[in-house]
Amino acid sequence: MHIPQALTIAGSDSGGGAGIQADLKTFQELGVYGMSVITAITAQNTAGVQGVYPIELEGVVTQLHSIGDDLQPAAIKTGMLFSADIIHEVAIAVRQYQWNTLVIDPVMVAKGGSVLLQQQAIQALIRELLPLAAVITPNVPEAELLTGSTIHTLKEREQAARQLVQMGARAAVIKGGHDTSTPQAMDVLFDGKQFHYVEYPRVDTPHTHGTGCTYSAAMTAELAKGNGLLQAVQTAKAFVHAAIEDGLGIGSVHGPTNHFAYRQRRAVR
Ligand SMILES: Nc1ncnc2c1ncn2[C@@H]1O[C@H](COP(=O)(O)OP(=O)(O)O)[C@@H](O)[C@H]1O
Ligand SMILES: Cc1ncc(COP(=O)(O)O)c(N)n1
Repeated sequence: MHIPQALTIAGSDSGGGAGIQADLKTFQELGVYGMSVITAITAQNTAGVQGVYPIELEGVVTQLHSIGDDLQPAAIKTGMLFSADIIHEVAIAVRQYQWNTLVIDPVMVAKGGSVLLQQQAIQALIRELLPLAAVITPNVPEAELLTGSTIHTLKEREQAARQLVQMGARAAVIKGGHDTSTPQAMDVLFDGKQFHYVEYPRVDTPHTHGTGCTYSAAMTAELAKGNGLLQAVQTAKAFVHAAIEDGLGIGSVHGPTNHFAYRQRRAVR
């Protein structure tokens, strides 16, 4: 039996809603064997981030080699990378092991405002990792930092997606979760040739902890199965929308999404 395999390189979220935990749950739900390289431990819950503890560089490098020397992930995603040094080592491993199907979720700041990527690491992300990306999935504030442009309109989002491809990514998805001015949560995909618009109605909920991680992990899982990018983005959007809509009501503040929802809905159909 062939089981598609995927790797996440990201931070641990003790609360289980974002980071490595969200990624592995999403891989599993979509029928993909998940592996992880942990870059940092966060002490985190639905109220916020109480602490960030980066893994020492040698520990990250050894994990990368443990995977690359033995296992063959068909798709890889990055989430919280924290420092320029970690980004540098990840870029070396991606090239060494020819991890060509790379999804970059350029995680910078947690929803509560805690820093998950050091300021000086943004340039390393742009210079070293972005040119290796099959797709990069920033939200609007992240896209603004990466491109140096302000983004308000749809035209500006399209321009930012095009710019990220000019900067070396093979494709870019600019997410619309932060734009509460429209009733639709619309994401813009530029695949290097064309724009595609993937949208679902915005859900009025405070429980969106880990949406970006879950979305990019679902995309990675679908790419690991051999699906094309547009199909992977469409399935990921359906997965994250179900996860937001059927929120679990766990914790006291910004709860996690429901990683079971997509599979449970398909089972009852
Ligand atoms: N309230 C919401 N209702 C429906 N979809 C949402 C909502 N918030 C975010 N999304 C969707 O979830 C995915 C993750 O986006 P976003 O929350 O913007 O990422 P991030 O966690 O990086 O800020 C996107 O597809 C976005 O459109
Ligand atoms: C370890 C870790 N990684 C990523 C996020 C971003 O989460 P969100 O998807 O809610 O922006 C997080 N809060 N913690």
